[in-house]
Amino acid sequence: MSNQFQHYQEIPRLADAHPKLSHIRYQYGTAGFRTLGSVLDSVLFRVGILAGLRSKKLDGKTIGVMVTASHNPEDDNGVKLVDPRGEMLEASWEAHASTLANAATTSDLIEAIEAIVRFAKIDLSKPARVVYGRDTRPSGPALVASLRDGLAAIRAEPRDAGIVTTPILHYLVRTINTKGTKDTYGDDSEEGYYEKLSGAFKRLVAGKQPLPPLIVDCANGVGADAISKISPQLGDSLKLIPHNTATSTPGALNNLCGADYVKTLQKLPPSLANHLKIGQRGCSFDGDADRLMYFYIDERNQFRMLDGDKIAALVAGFVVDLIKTAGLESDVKVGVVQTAYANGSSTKYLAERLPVRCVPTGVKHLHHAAERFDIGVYFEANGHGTVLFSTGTQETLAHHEPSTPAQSTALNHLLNLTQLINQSVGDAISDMLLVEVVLAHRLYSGLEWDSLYVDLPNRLVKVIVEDRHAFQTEDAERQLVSPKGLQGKIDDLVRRYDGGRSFVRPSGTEDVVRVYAEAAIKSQADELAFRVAGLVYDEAGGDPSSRPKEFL
Ligand SMILES: CC(=O)N[C@H]1[C@@H](OP(=O)(O)O)O[C@H](CO)[C@@H](O)[C@@H]1O
Ligand SMILES: [Mg+2]
Repeated sequence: MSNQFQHYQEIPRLADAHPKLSHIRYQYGTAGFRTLGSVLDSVLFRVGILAGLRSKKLDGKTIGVMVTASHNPEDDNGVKLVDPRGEMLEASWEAHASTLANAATTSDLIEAIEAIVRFAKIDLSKPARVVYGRDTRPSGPALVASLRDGLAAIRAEPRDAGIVTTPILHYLVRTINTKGTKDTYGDDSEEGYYEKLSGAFKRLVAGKQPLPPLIVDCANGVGADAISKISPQLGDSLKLIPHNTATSTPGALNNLCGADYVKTLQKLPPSLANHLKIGQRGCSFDGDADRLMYFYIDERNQFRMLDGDKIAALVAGFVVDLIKTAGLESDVKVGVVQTAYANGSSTKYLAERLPVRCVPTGVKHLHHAAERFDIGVYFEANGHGTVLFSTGTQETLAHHEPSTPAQSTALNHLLNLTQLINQSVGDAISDMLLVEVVLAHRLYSGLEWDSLYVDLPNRLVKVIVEDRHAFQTEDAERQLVSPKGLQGKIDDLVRRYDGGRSFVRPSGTEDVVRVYAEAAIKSQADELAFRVAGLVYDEAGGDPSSRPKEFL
């Protein structure tokens, strides 16, 4: 090691204790590193080093590390870095993460570290601080131990947040870094988070008729823990009935429950079947509690899903009305950000009322686009999203002088919303409380909320292809530019379906190509999806003998 590394003599010994598995190539993708928990030991050690370097680069600001694989099966695990404002790791550092993770030997790793230090002009004498947390997966403790070795090797000061939801880890990063400044975001503790959210919630629903109890499917994950901690603070203002709280039952995590199950299968988790009564609201979190799906059972005993698009419509409408009532319509512009997966009906409903932007899949794209609005509402259809208030808007709200009692009330509600909403990342608990606030103000049950617009039937299909990178898109992933000619064939098909829309893109998190289709009736949406899937399969040179039989 070169001279400047004289204080980091432990790196080689500790790196030797966490050797890289030679046959695996790791990639820091949309969701950080994510794969089987059993092959992540070396990755966690190296992420510890990278987090330390990132903190040094940013003058000792605290960096976050979250160990989770979200809605994935229990055997998977993963790790993501969180930047100082509680946002996702800056894109240019994703490549550094992949480089470190793939260094074959200890000496390659040291060379890679030295290269990053040179390239990013990192002053190694700066301090490094890292806060880390994990979800409830059984592989978590060992992976955290490897992470701690990485932090020790780079001499970063560690802070253990324990078992927390992903959004709480983001909250901690932001509160630690803004402590004692004018941008202070709250108390830098888990209790501070629960107090901030429950306090804002209680102020927002004060004087409103309490809503009937809400069933919460915790996906047998860390959300169960969070619900048990926030419930007492909410008291009578909102009664929560937690289900799927078996965080230590092997194999239970995300199994037949949770937000991804509900969205993907458009079904009620079987474990709730005898609990959700007609008309009653329920919601599902994913394994790390950053996604939220709502649902209810209608009069005909049918399951009705209220997904991220419905949440966006509900919340955006409420915020727009408050801005108008507060007399701020000309000062504060509200906008919505979606991806191509947003239901066409939701886009139509929203676009008739306010500006709507479509961006590529992945929270970082939505988040950045939402930052461009004074108030940006973003949700992925799968239930990940939040509302961002720009700094200017927060100042406008703080200084606005209302001229009527109605204006004053609306202004107060807006100020409380800035406290209730997690502005660094999508947050199932914060979003759930936000939805409950709107329902209480609007006097809506699930049915009235659902009636804002009628979802177009849709279908999502995965196609396994030899090389998904051969599929390239433009126009926020709505058009294929490669393979050449395929988009034209898709367009020809789509034209034959009433209300038809379909697009094809490579997944950023799985080795598949995804096909989405919607149409005016369900059988047509399915047919369109399977026809396009067939086109994609054949175009990509799929073996005719193993062509899935549902593909048309
Ligand atoms: C259709 C779909 O739901 N895609 C998901 C999924 O991305 P893919 O790139 O489609 O694999 O995982 C992402 C990370 O969790 C999430 O942001 C996104 O919405
Ligand atoms: Mg998640």
